[in-house]
Amino acid sequence: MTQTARPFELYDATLRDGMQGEGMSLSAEEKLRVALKLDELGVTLIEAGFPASNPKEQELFALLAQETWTHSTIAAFGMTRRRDLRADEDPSLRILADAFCDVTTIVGKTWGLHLEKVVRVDPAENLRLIADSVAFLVGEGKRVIYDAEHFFDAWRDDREYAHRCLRAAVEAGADTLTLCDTNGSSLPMQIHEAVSAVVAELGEHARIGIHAHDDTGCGVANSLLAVQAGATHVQGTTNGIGERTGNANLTTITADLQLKLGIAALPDGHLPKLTETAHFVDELLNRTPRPTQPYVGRNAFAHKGGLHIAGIRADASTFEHVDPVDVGNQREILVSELAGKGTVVEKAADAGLEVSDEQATRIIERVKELEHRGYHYEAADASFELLLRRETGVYEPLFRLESWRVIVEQRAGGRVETEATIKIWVGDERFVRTAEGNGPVHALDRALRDAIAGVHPHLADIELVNFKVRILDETKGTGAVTRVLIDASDGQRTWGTIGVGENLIGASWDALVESLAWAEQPGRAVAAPAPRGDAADDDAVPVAR
Ligand SMILES: CC(=O)SCCNC(=O)CCNC(=O)[C@H](O)C(C)(C)COP(=O)(O)OP(=O)(O)OC[C@H]1O[C@@H](n2cnc3c(N)ncnc32)[C@H](O)[C@@H]1OP(=O)(O)O
Ligand SMILES: CC(=O)C(=O)O
Repeated sequence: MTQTARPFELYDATLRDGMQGEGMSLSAEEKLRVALKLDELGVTLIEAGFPASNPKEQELFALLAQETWTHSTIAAFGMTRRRDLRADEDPSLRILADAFCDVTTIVGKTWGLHLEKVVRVDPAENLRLIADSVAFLVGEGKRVIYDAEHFFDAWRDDREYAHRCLRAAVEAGADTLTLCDTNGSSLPMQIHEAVSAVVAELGEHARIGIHAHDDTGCGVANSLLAVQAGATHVQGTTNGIGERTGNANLTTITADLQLKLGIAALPDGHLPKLTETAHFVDELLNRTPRPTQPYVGRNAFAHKGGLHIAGIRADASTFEHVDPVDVGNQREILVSELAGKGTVVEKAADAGLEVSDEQATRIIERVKELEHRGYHYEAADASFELLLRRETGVYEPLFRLESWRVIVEQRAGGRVETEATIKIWVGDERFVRTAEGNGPVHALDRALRDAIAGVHPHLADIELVNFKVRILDETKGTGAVTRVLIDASDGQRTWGTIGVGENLIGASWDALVESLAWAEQPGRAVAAPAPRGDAADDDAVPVAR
């Protein structure tokens, strides 16, 4: 069969090669959840693990065997037989043969350096290692994918021998030859040249695949060039996790194949599951999804420059290379000192508010002035909405402030006590409340909520989930301006507010009041997007409340 006649295969190696990345670890149950999610996305093959490696992998294979797979086929991974064992005696090949899955992938050496230094066999013996191992698994009824480790180094070192390794695998019955850029050393043109040569020589007899790593930052490009050269099987990992700098990012490759090269890599209609799948894997690994990740990052369709936003409003394709909906992502308009009137109009519409041209001009001038003083609305959408409301006359304050006071007292024995007193008015009624807390913001929050709980019972459901402080001009020491960002949540939505001032507690109070006020504004049509905390993360200093 020719390469082009073969249906395209996406091979997700997150659960095996992805786990070789520093800090990556999942329990067997978590791996099962990832596999089920990848099946839902519709990747062709899922490399579930190396069952001969450890008991956890074996437990995983027992779990996988009990599931029904709709779109994906599970592959078990292993390596060629040990040099001093027959294939049918090699315990790790036996485990592969006995695994429930019909597909096995085995890795074998191709590069002289490895033969001499790692496996310590001569080139002829290595060919026997490859042939015996493939033939054994084929004899056990498996489809065998042969991963030619360090293929591109071998190709540069000794082309003839690299080809002989591949031929040994094909002649023994391997169905797919994956050319691996194991140490990620190759560049796109080198990949293209080598893959083209292999496709020309062996493409009639086996499917040709690519397995790239990202050590030169070319993992995705290398995979795409291999496809252009005739590969129809692409290996990679979700979000590009993996050994060293990671594997080729299969999330990006999938979208590139579908949207740029017109290759149906996923079942019809499944591409919009891409963002959700990528985030699911990150969350399970306890990683913050990378905001700048192509297609699925939360910044992938975020627009900040006023001129860009004006372009987007005129026609989204001016600044969006694909429709975010196609990959399950969404557009975001960021408010900042770089914005123009169009940004204000767009954000107001999101919040169900109307602004006139004159109001939009005034609002954007105000934003620029406030950002100059240290505000950062990109990270505080809820505060921006309140600014819009104030400027358009539809802001409803929760109360009128008479005063607040915080006392921090160091007690004998080392304990620091904080007590806050607030005096506020709601209509004609005056409330005076005092509360203790484990820090000034906590105490103020408790006193404020206690005062207005009767009028605003929903505030009881709101939690402050994140509190970040950044000193904006460190050279001024204690006289510096402080920026406080608070994220609040009612369990369904999360919103961000900001306070800026020379006094840390004053800035915190402003952000706190905005958190509560945003939640109680009437007639909000659309919930504000989650806060864009990433921008402030780098310098965030955790502060005990
Ligand atoms: C390119 C890749 O990503 S391949 C996959 C890499 N992944 C992993 O290594 C994760 C799982 N690995 C493991 O659990 C272990 O390394 C095991 C179980 C596979 C092997 O463990 P050990 O037997 O203790 O060996 P070790 O890890 O030190 O590897 C070196 C041995 O493997 C042999 N070996 C390495 N590659 C191959 C191969 N492709 N075929 C046959 N033997 C091989 C070497 O000859 C050496 O054997 P020796 O100790 O008899 O000289
Ligand atoms: C097989 C594999 O993971 C590699 O060669 O990188």
